[in-house]
Amino acid sequence: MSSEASAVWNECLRVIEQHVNEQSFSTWFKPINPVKLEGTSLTIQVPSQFFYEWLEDNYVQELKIAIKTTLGQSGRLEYAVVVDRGNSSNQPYVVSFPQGNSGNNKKVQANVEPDKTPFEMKSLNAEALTNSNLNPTYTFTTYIEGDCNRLARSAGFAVATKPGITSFNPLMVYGGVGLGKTHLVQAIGNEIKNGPDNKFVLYVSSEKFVNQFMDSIKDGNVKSFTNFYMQVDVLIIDDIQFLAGKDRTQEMFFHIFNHLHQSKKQIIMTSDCPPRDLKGLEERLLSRFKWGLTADLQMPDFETRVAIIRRKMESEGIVIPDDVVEYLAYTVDTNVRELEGILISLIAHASLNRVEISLELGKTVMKNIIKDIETEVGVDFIQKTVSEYYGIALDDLKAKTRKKEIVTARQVAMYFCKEFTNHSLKSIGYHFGGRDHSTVIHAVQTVNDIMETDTSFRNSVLELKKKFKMRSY
Ligand SMILES: Nc1ncnc2c1ncn2[C@@H]1O[C@H](COP(=O)(O)OP(=O)(O)OP(=O)(O)O)[C@@H](O)[C@H]1O
Repeated sequence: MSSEASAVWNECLRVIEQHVNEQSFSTWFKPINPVKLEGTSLTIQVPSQFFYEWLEDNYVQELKIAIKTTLGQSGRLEYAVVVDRGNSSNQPYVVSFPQGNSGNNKKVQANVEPDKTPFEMKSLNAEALTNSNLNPTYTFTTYIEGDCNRLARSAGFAVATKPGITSFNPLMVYGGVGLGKTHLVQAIGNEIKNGPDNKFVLYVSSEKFVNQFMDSIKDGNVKSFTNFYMQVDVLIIDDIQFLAGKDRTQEMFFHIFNHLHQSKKQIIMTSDCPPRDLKGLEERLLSRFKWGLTADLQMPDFETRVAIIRRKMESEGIVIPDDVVEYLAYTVDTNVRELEGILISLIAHASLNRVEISLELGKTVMKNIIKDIETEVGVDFIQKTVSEYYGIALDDLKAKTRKKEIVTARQVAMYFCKEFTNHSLKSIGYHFGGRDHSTVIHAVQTVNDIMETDTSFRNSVLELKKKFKMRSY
């Protein structure tokens, strides 16, 4: 970083500070690094593509004023974006591109790192980056590990280390929408591709595979289609359920599969359900899918969701208060894509409205996004949460059952109703199968007593308490 560039940028910051609020200033301007000054052209480095787009969409005027005030009318600004390749062994590299509206319109290629190939923003898509169709940001480093994905991830890692020669061939990863199947299988692909053996890794969606096959029939070059696929060392085929009912493509895939498998080439597949539930796929294909390893992905638990959010923030170069991160992780328990989407909406909302990212804002954004979200802790919510937590039926919680584990769960639920709702003791008792207020007093007392002597019980109550607290902010 040149000292001239620093001095100019510091001056710009002084101007910008007068035009934006404190939170926006620290979120969007502090992370910027001045890189170089050439004449009246200042190059600044921003942490991510997203960050760049945000500045251009929301702070063009502020940047323009700052640069013209500091460098005069001919002053111009260029950006360099650090592309996060998600792999600690690869240094981030810098892509430069001309500014949008914040300076004048003359196109200039900033040459921040001459040894790296600069490319235009528009070409930042997976296909343009690599012949393997792999997205370089999908790596093991960026893939957060948790109980939800441990088996699949470690099998994937084993495959990446010895493609084709472990017993995990084929490797089939399945799971619901947006749970990280594509990310994981591409991480395997990237690991192999960046390894020493110069393997030909190919990622293809099943949809694309079908279309390519159809085109090859139309164009009379099925042979070259087949030959091409038979040459790969590692074939990653996403969303295999898409082949259902497409008999000719399945037939072709069957031959390619056999050839690759016999040649000890690695095959990796994803699907939205386990092989046994794949309808419309030929039996002989399904039986081959079972030769290797089938591993599922589940929805990440709370801690893993927090780690995923933090990782995403890091890659976007954005800081969000801890309570907001926890709130998001608690409330969004559908899938990871949705979690990421809500995070981005939150950042967008804060930026567009020039307000701080706070818990209050988080709740507003969530309310708009998820219609049926329950933001208050009521008796129903407590009963549902406690019964799920202890794995007992909701009806039992409200019934007269005297089984010990049910009694304890019921007492815990009453304890929380007393703590988090405005219901009277009588009303709480009423919601638990018409018990009277003394039963509720006894429940609260019992929970307090057991918590003092039984650590694991205490921990479970505290864990539940955290859930309710997040909702009742
Ligand atoms: N364990 C994880 N760590 C980090 N990011 C994750 C993780 N799991 C999912 N993601 C992120 O969530 C988003 C959705 O993941 P991905 O596209 O891989 O899901 P998918 O299961 O392939 O979805 P679909 O069913 O729609 O094909 C991606 O941005 C991905 O990076």
